[in-house]
Amino acid sequence: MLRLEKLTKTYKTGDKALTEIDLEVPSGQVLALIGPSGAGKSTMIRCINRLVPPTSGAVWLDDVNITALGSGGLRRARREMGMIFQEYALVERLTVMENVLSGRLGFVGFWRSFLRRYPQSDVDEAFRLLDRVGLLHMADKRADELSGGQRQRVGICRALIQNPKLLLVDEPTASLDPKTSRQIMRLITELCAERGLAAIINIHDVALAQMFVPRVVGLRFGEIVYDGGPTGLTPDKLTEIYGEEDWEATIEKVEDEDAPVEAAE
Ligand SMILES: Nc1ncnc2c1ncn2[C@@H]1O[C@H](COP(=O)(O)OP(=O)(O)OP(=O)(O)O)[C@@H](O)[C@H]1O
Repeated sequence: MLRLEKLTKTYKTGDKALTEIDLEVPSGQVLALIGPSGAGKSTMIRCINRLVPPTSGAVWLDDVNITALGSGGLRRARREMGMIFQEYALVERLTVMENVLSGRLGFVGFWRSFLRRYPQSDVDEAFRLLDRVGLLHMADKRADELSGGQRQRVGICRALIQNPKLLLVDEPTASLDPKTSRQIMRLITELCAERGLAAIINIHDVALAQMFVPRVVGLRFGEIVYDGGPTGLTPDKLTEIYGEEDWEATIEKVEDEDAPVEAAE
């Protein structure tokens, strides 16, 4: 469904963020992208929907070469790719409902979007999504009244109301506490399973990735150095991805901390 072919990005500064990345993601598959700071994870996610223009190579979404599209084609292609951000990117002074509906802006005409008048079917779907993520009772609250976890749920609804084929998720839990992080990862992976949605989740926390996704891709210096299941991430592999660190201890520590909280949920 998604195919990256020799995807390369060199920034104007000369920083080589991605080097000839080849990757295929079948429809419905959720994968986590891990790697140390500066490995190229955010760049890869942003090159897929061309928020960052790739230097060379191609991104195919089904039979559409995203890298070759003009502005109209790109606008249409971006509807197929929902994005979820670390900092939620909500409009603070708008309500939860308005923020969710803003995910439909790429679909409604100019005047409707200018006046923020959405078709009833969009409003109904927004209510359904808010109900699904447990925020129905907050539909009329302003975004700036929400907790971090609630904001991210709104960000998830805003991406899903596009009805995308693919979710691009950039550090969804980086601003959240451990328990909320697990809830958000669970929600994202459950929603993907319910909707047959593929997702690429850039995530710092290896233990969290291992808990929730069937495939992990490890990046280092802009190249893929691991592509496999979560159990294949041995301390040796993690050291290869991240450099020298005692990964065994890190992972055990996280799992121990998790056990009682998980049971209490
Ligand atoms: N706008 C930019 N201009 C120049 N260089 C950039 C830019 N954005 C990223 N880079 C460089 O590209 C490389 C990859 O950065 P990127 O942010 O994709 O990595 P990352 O794996 O997402 O890191 P982190 O986990 O810290 O967010 C780094 O060397 C970074 O300094």
